[in-house]
Amino acid sequence: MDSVTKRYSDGTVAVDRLSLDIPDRAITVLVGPSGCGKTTTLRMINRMVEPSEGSILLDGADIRQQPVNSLRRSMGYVIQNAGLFQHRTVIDNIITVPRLLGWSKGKARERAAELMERVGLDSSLAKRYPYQLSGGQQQRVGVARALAADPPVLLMDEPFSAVDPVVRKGLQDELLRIQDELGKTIVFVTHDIDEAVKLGTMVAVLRTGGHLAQFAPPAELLTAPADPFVEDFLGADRGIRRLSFFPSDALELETGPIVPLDADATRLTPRGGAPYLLVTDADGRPLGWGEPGALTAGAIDTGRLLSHGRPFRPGTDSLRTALDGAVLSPTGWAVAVDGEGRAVGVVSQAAIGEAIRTAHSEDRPEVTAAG
Ligand SMILES: Nc1ncnc2c1ncn2[C@@H]1O[C@H](COP(=O)(O)OP(=O)(O)OP(=O)(O)O)[C@@H](O)[C@H]1O
Repeated sequence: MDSVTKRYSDGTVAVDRLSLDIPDRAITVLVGPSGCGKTTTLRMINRMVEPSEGSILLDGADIRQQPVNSLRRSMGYVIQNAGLFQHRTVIDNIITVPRLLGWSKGKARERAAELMERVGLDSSLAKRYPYQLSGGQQQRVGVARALAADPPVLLMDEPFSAVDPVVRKGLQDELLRIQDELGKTIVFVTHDIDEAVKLGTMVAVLRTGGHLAQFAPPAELLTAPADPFVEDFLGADRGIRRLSFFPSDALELETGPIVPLDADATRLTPRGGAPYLLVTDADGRPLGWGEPGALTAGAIDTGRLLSHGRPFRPGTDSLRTALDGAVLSPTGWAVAVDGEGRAVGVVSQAAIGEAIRTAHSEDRPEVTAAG
């Protein structure tokens, strides 16, 4: 988008000289308060709204040079409440664009079945009408419909705003998974900064009047907000939320304090720096923490163990998850597990704090360079 302005006929300037370089095959999120011009920006990309000034280039060519119908067919469009055709079944909604493109009914239906599976919809729902679906299911149909003709670009306008937080998280995770597989160029509008930070490869924060306040990857946004507006919009806990972008695999884990349920007396002594021992079952899965002096050799009473809290997976989970595990643990130590849930080590709050300091100091030059 090159210096794009939209002035509506009543004089409202919805978007003001917006320039954005939207990366290919990544998710770019437009976020900002109500009325800041997010929807207007999105709709200019598929020419539902025409810019007053400036130009929008797709792969280097001005989108005004393409017939509007073919432009729109190259861009899937998903909106809040899914916007499904109420008088059409799920499957007929999904095959709308392929049929417009002249696909045979058989081929289009085959594609619809494949997409239903991809977006997590049971095939038994194919013949239902939208009113017979939950809000979350309707959104999934909306996503499947938008993907039906395999467009390179996907425009999504607050697609998950109308569903409850649990369903919303599921839809977000699903979108990230689908994006991993398909690698679309997605422009996603939301007013929810947490959603923006979770989904965006790049995040554009807009302020009222359609001005770009900052355009950056989420970690950079959290580290170095461009001005007080962005900082305020990011909200509280910025430092903690930023830890989500640091991996936990550099944490030094201790294995000494891990003991099996049938441990003999020689094992039931304090080990490493931990004042407690982590007791595991026969498969090595954590059962809880116990004080060395209070455990009976060969017959540990699991009913007397302290909760081990929520474990984290090094390499998969972030420092934020590890810290959360330590903060929630009554011993102040977090438990690391492998993919099968077996304990692979324990780490103290203090060691996690040290890792956070190291990560911050290693990160600092890059942040400074990025401005
Ligand atoms: N057709 C129109 N005519 C005049 N003004 C309009 C029109 N459409 C939108 N606007 C105005 O343009 C500004 C930006 O609107 P837009 O819908 O793009 O914002 P938004 O950031 O998507 O808002 P929300 O988060 O509330 O959906 C608002 O002030 C809005 O009132």
